[in-house]
Amino acid sequence: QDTDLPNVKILATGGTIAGAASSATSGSYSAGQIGIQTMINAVPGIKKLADVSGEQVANVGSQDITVEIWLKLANRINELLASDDVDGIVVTHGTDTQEETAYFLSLVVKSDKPVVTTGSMRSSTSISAEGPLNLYNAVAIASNPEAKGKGVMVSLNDQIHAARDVSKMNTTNVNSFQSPIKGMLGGVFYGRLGFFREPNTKFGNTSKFSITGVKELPRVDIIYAYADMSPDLIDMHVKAGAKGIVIAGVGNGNMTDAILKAAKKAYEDHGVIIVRSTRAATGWVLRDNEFKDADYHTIASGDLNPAKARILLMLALSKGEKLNDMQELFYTY
Ligand SMILES: NC(=O)C[C@H](N)C(=O)O
Repeated sequence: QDTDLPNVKILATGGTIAGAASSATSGSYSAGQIGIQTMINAVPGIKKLADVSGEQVANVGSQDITVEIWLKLANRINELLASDDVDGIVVTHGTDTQEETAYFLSLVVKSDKPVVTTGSMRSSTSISAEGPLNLYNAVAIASNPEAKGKGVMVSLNDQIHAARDVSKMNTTNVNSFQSPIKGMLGGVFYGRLGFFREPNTKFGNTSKFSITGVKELPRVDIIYAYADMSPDLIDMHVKAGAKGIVIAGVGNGNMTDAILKAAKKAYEDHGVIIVRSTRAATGWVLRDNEFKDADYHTIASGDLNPAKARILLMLALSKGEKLNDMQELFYTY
């Protein structure tokens, strides 16, 4: 232990960064195979950046991340960051749902110490595996005082992104993570880093959401919109127990007239809140675009993609937020 170095805890959850294959040149592999200590040992120089230690929270492909794992992870981070002995946190995570976990954490972690999620697109046994450098950079960010107060960050491929803004934009490229609307927060190059802008939504200590005592979250489903979609889809989700529904709408959060009418009915008859997001890769969904949202009790997601809008809606419903306050939430969180 080097007491002069910052103290960084690495919480591992699995993903391709912990994945392994029988061949270094095959795209087939299994995610979540190797443990955190093996991952740390594979990063040259990591111990010069910080006093690092690892903890295994889960070991799954991030397609299998659950609300239960989110709560466990967030509670552990809050516990660790409350201690003077921990200066920053790195979370290793699969890339498929990394933006969801990062956004969830950004809303419920009650500290301004740095929290950085990272992962990789190539498994640990792949030729040119990029996981070790991503982990090295993530530890460098988490131990840098400049990274304080930036909310939860996502770092892969030499870039630093704000949890709210980032999306996985490509299925296989190492340059998959991008913040298409607002751009990246900063850059990192072999551990040297700089920030270009501030994050501009609420998170951490200014967030009104907390998971203290929370054991589960209300069910919120996502419905993908398309031409001539079946008008009974909303009903099916309401009957299955959804308390909120996010529509991955066409264009600027649009959907067929029949779905819109079903949405209105779902709120009036069952109190189910409907949020309009978009299936388009990027862009705002604004209120009152091609119709008046108030006429159908719908909420516009702003620049939150469907998966992130679902997380905000789950937390808002869990806190008992009412329809009237929802639009403000979606524009500010
Ligand atoms: N690149 C990856 O990490 C993909 C993997 N399916 C995961 O999300 O765990």
